[in-house]
Amino acid sequence: FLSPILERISSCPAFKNVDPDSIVLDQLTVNEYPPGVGLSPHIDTHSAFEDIIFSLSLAGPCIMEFRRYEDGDWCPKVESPEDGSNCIKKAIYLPPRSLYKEGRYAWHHYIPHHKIDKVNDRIIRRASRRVSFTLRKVRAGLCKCEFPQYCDSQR
Ligand SMILES: O=C(O)CCC(=O)C(=O)O
Ligand SMILES: [Fe+2]
Repeated sequence: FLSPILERISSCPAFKNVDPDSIVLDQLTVNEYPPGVGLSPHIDTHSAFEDIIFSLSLAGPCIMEFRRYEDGDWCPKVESPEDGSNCIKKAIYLPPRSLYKEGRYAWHHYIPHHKIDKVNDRIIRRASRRVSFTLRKVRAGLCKCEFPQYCDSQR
């Protein structure tokens, strides 16, 4: 099941000039989200995995939200992005059968616990469960990224 997905990733035009050894993905996490169930905010642990992460969404759609804080810490109470709040907020719609690549070293990400998402004027119903396959590369040494405020290897 995974071989064609891994082949598709490595033949992606974005990797044309990239050393193939640097994109060997050797770890898989499978998550199942029943309708309305989300994912709590987190930054993936830097010391455990390399920055490169791919996630394949299957079954139902969802919206994943991202927040970037300058000082690194999650702050549950956030004003709207328009009023000069303390973080940058982004949201990405993940339709079924979509694959996203994300460098997550500086971004908290989460899936709100909703059954209905509103995107601009569209209503998106999470009618079915979502299953995600997240592919990563296990890190061999300490993380030396440029984001010490988010990095468990450097804090
Ligand atoms: O379900 C997803 O696409 C993301 C899962 C995730 O963020 C994680 O396993 O760290
Ligand atoms: Fe994550």
